[in-house]
Formats: sequence, structure tokens, C-alpha cells
Amino acid sequence: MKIDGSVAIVTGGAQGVGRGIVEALLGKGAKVCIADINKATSELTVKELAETYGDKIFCKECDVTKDAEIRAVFGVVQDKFGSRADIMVNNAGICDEFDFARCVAINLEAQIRCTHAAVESMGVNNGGKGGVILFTASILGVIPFQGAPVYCATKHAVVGYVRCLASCPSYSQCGLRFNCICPSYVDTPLISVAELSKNIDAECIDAAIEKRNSVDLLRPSDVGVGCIKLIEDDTLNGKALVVNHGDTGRGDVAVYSFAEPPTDTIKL
Ligand SMILES: NC(=O)c1ccc[n+]([C@@H]2O[C@H](COP(=O)([O-])OP(=O)(O)OC[C@H]3O[C@@H](n4cnc5c(N)ncnc54)[C@H](O)[C@@H]3O)[C@@H](O)[C@H]2O)c1
Ligand SMILES: CCCCC/C=C\C=C\[C@H](O)C/C=C\C/C=C\CCCC(=O)O
Repeated sequence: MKIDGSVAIVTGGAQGVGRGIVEALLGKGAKVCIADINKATSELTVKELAETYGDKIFCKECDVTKDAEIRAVFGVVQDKFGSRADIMVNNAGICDEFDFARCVAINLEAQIRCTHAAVESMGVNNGGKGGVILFTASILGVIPFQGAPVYCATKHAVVGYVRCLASCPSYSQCGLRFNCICPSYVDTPLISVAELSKNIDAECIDAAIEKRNSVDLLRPSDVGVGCIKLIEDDTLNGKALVVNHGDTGRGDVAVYSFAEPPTDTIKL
């Protein structure tokens, strides 16, 4: 699909990976709404980006765990840009093994809530134009990591959800595609503040910390490049695109054992 002139919503777009995706979309000519729970950071980001992109960027405070707030975003976007959304990026996420219910609520349940609202607004059966619904999963959606089993489970679930929706003919008939991006370590606060499980395997956590400290972290803009590919290429549906440095450091990458491999790898 052509991004220039399109309308996009990015949840969790105030900072980190989401901001990288927002900037990639703006750079391709999209008009973008940041839907984020953090009003102050959202407004600061909009202020910075508006210097280049003017009124093509705005924000709407939104807690993605609340249906009414999600639906309000779609309404405000239509009012502001005079057109329904063409691109929805379900990106907001946390890593908290202790408050695991919140981790599931944000990383999985909210992705489903946002998708229901997006399908309603974007589906051609409902007067929408069709488009692309993207998810920020993680490399931990396709490989295990003992330090964060709940986080890993939510990300595996997102990959499964995307594959199901993409293989459903009625969604294709509504003009909708579904893909997810699966980054390895990205340089954002999340990988510093992640609340990892301390009980499962300390050695694995130590190994992960060592790995994180030894690799060049991805930049949010690297993830943006992957998202643009997943949006622009109309043949991509139900894909889980791993973004890493070409080496996960493991020999047992589970995704390759899928019956129909859904994953492509791009080397940066
Ligand atoms: N950083 C990494 O290494 C990495 C790797 C792979 C995937 N991811 C995924 O990328 C996504 C973004 O993570 P990040 O690294 O940019 O983290 P981050 O903490 O820098 O940013 C997360 C953003 O989501 C927002 N957010 C949190 N809860 C929300 C809610 N309930 N409603 C609306 N917005 C909410 C925050 O305000 C923040 O702006 C997450 O889904 C994460 O799992 C991150
Ligand atoms: C020591 C810090 C680890 C923080 C991990 C917590 C959250 C991770 C979020 C991202 O979605 C994934 C980022 C990196 C993947 C982490 C470990 C897997 C290691 C796989 C490998 O060997 O490359």
C-alpha cells in the first residue's frame, strides 16, 4: 500500500520503538496520531516532530486497556484528518513478570481490543478503506527467554493472533492485512526497567544481560524500516518479521519449525 497521504495510529508512540515507527511513517508522508497513556511525553514528542511535519502529527491520551479510550482515538483521528485510519500499529507494551496480569492486559488483551476497534473503523464492510494492522511483537514472540516467561507468552500469543487473523478470508475481503514486527534488543527504557523473573533461571538472566551489554542495540528507526516494509508490500500478510543483527545467538530458533514459515529475517 502507498503510505504517502495515509492516516496512521500508533499506540505507545510517545517514545522508544513506537516513536521510531511514528517517525518512519511521517517520513513516508503519512499523517499520524500517537495514542499513548503518557500525555506529557506524547505532547513533547509531538512538539518536536511538528517542527518538521506540522499538523501531520498529533496525540490523543489513551490507555489501551480501556475500550472507550481506544474508540475515542478513532473518532478524533477522523475529525482531525478528515479521513479514517488506513494503518493501525499496536505497539504499546511493558515487560513486568511480577504484575503479570497487567503485562497480559497491555501486551495481549489490549492488542485484541485495539484490533476490534481498528477492524470496525478500517474494514471496507463498515465503510472504511481497508489497510494494514501491525503489531510490535518481539523476537521473544518466536524464541523462548527464561527471564520473562509471561512477557514471552504474550508475544507468542500476538504472533499466533496475527497468523489467525491473516488467514481468515473475511478479513482479506474487508481489505485488511495483519503483520507483526519482532525486534531483538532495541535501545529503549524497556530493556533497562524490565521486571524479570528472578526465580526461574538466574544463569539465563545473567547470559541475557551479558548479551544485551555486548551487542549493538537496535535503534527504534531500525524497527521503523521493518514496519514500512510490512505496510508497503501488499503480498505480506500474517508475517512475523524478525529485526536483528542477523544473529540471534541461538541454534534453536523456534519460528523456523512452523509448518509454513511466517518469518523473514532482515540484516541491518
Ligand atoms: N525495547 C526492546 O528491546 C523491544 C524489543 C522488542 C519488542 N519491543 C516491544 O516494543 C514495544 C514498545 O516498547 P519500547 O521498548 O518502546 O518501550 P518504552 O517503555 O520505551 O515505550 C512504551 C510506550 O508505551 C506506552 N504505554 C505503556 N502502557 C500503555 C497503555 N496502557 N496505554 C497506552 N500506552 C501505553 C508508554 O507510555 C510508552 O510511551 C512493546 O510492545 C515492546 O514489547 C521492545
Ligand atoms: C537483560 C535484559 C533483558 C531484557 C529482556 C526483557 C524484555 C525484552 C524485550 C524485547 O522484546 C526483546 C529484547 C531482547 C531479547 C532478549 C533476550 C533474548 C536473547 C536472545 C538472543 O540470544 O539473542
